[in-house]
Amino acid sequence: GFQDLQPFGSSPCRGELPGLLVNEIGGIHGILHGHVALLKKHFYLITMKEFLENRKHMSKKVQAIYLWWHKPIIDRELLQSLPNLKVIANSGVGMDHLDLKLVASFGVKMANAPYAVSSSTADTGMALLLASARRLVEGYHVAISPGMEYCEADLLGVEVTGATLGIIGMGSIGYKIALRAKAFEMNILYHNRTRRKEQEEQAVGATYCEKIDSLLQQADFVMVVVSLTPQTHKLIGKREMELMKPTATLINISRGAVVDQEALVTALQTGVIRAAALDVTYPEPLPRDHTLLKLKNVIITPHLGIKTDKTTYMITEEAVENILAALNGLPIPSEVLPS
Ligand SMILES: O=C(O)C(=O)CO
Repeated sequence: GFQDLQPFGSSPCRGELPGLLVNEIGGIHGILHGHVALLKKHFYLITMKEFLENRKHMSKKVQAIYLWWHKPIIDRELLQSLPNLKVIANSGVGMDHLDLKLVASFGVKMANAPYAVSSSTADTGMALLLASARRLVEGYHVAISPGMEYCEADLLGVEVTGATLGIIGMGSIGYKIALRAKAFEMNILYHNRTRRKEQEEQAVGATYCEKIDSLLQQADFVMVVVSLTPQTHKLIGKREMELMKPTATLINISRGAVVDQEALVTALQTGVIRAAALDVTYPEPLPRDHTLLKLKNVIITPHLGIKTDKTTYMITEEAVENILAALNGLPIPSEVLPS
């Protein structure tokens, strides 16, 4: 379009582009510099700092918000101060940090980014599964300990090939995990609110378990991939861990609060389950003295599920697509409705 013909990004009619509020550019909670050109092509970017410095002028300009790592925080006060806000796009799939009903009550649409995140998050799930099965982190510590004889290191792991994987939550990420697990010759069970089509099940060789309990009893690896909602809060608690095999490993790449963390600590300390690999905890980060950080049979990563250069860029592309659809009154490809 017309914007593409403008040399060097900042076009003369920049002010006429719809205003997009972002927390900041760069920094811990800021959108990445590499994404700015794409955003500026379609929007007039307003950072929270600029907004707060010139609230009266800026508040009318904002038509959309792009949330990056849950920032800016969306509360009633912010929503009330943005009369022209139409849509909030989230830089990820999980929407548990947003009060969906509150946002919807302002007539503001919401979107997430399920397509962009699915491959890299599935990769993270498999990476944690493999690392835990084969004790890679413990092995790394042996390798960097001076003078440690390799044969003295007791690093017998568990076999992945032929093992049973239970996937809880068969959305776009869960399905990509199944695809990957198939290549590792795993037996795949899954539980989901709605059963997948038969062809989809067959394509990855996955068997549906209507009851989570039967999945838990059979699986050697349990991978948690559901979104956090009131229904999934502490879905995996003491009872569920006790149903699991003592040789089983729990992998969580969804949200920390889907697993009862106190129960998990006990289960890991008392051999109720073999090990856990967690990309998510509560809180994040865990306090330095948290027991989970001291157990040998736990791997923890700092919520890096989506963190690749390609995926983060695709997230911004998906957000742009969703926002433009909303501003043009078209169906929003990844609209999220309050339940
Ligand atoms: O996509 C998500 O929900 C993530 O956790 C990444 O931020």
